[in-house]
Amino acid sequence: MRGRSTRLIVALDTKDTAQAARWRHETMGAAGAVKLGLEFTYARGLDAVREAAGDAPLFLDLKLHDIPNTVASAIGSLAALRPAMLTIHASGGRAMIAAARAAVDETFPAGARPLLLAVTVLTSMDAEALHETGVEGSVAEQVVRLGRLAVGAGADGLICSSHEIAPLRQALGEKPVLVVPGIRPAGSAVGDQKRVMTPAQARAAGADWIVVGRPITRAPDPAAAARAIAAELSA
Ligand SMILES: O=c1ccn([C@@H]2O[C@H](COP(=O)(O)O)[C@@H](O)[C@H]2O)c(=O)[nH]1
Repeated sequence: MRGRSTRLIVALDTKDTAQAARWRHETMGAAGAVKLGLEFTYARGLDAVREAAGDAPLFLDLKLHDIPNTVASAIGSLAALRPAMLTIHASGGRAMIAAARAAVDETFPAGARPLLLAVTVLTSMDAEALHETGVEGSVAEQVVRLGRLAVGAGADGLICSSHEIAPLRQALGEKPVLVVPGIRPAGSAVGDQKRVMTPAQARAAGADWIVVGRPITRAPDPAAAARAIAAELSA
């Protein structure tokens, strides 16, 4: 295990601003950041994102994927949200990632720049799903290929599953921030995720952050579920 701590991001996946704020209130402390993404943002809009996140560090997971000019312009519209992290898709290609990098640097003052994170292969995809998109080779090979491209074009870090942390570290070293969804505490429902590990396994693999949604937000007591995961990360 690397000498870095693994912190928890809670995914506030809901369309309801009050519910999102309640989950944030219940879980911050155990968690180091909250995630708001497509479900909430399409339902409530950008103004509500800041309201739901409150004072918590915001992982804004909009997974931008479009031509470079459009992605750069979209990032320019996010200044007021003061995100700590934001996401693009690595498969958008080098020019798109570089345009996103430039837009982050222009939009946000030094010291308040969000980490630019590139999604490699969604954690809901297994080898068969990846091959259906026309990609040959293993999931890990594709994650490393996209990871190299994204970091080379200016991304600060990557979204990957716990299974690809070791090959990514071997290829890219310790600097890129690795943010890892597809986390399932032992005994919890896997749902649509395919490449999963427990919080303790993700920590042992060397994740910088884990992203956990339904195992917390659908638990009878979200605060207790978040505390249990935080305890697993620091055990
Ligand atoms: O590859 C990815 C990229 C993003 N996510 C997001 O993480 C959370 C996971 O939620 P769970 O309920 O714990 O499955 C969700 O908001 C996704 O949009 C991901 O799962 N995989």
